[in-house]
Amino acid sequence: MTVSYPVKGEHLHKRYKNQVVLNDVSLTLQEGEIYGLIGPSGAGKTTLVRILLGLEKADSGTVELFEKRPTLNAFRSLGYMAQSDALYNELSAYHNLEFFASIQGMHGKEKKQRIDEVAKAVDLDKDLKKNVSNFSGGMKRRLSLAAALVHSPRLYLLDEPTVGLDPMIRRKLWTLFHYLKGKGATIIVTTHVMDEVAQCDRVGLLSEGKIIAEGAPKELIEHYGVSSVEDIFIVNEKEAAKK
Ligand SMILES: Nc1ncnc2c1ncn2[C@@H]1O[C@H](COP(=O)(O)OP(=O)(O)OP(=O)(O)O)[C@@H](O)[C@H]1O
Repeated sequence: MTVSYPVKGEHLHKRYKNQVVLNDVSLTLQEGEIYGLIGPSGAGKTTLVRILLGLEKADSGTVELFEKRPTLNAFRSLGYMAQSDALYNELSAYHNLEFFASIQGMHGKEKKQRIDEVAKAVDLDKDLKKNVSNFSGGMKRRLSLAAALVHSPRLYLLDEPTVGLDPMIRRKLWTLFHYLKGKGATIIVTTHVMDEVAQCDRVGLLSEGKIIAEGAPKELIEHYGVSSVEDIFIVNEKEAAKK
């Protein structure tokens, strides 16, 4: 069955005490696209991702995953990589991956094979026996990504997956994202890194809880007559100041 909309959020509002964090955000992801959610620190990206996942409740608005209200089953078809690594430091990298594979219902030979595959994909196959407490920050990020990949989900929500990674590894991970997309997966990725923006099929620019622009990076650059997507934030600020 073809699912046309893996993620649909409509008219999402969220406030924490007096602070409006999301102000009428709507966003629909097409199957098999890489969607970049970009915006300055505090713009509401993580909050939006957590609401789309059902980890946080919006004050109003609706979320659909695979055209249904989010359920535990829908959650199982997601690969979520949070901004802070949710790993067990006292366990080896292998046992961490084993834990995440087991809670996704994998076992036996299939589980072992898949752990080897994802470890290779993030370049950690030689480090599987090491305790995570001995990992660098970048290694932990890569292990978190491997944990999000292990059950071959159809939808990935990756919150700043490449923070703290060196350019070579970053490039490698983007090759992996494109590979997953080629297999039909849909990916939403938050990022601050502008050269990653160009790798997305579409981007949404989030500023002060609103999506101020959305589209293919090249089209946006043309439409706004700017030299980079980043400049659209500046154009937007100037226009807001005029009002
Ligand atoms: N649980 C919470 N309680 C109160 N305020 C919160 C909570 N979670 C987020 N916020 C506030 O909401 C705003 C948006 O936070 P969010 O983490 O969504 O931003 P972000 O765009 O992901 O930022 P960054 O790029 O720095 O990760 C921030 O001002 C933050 O302090």
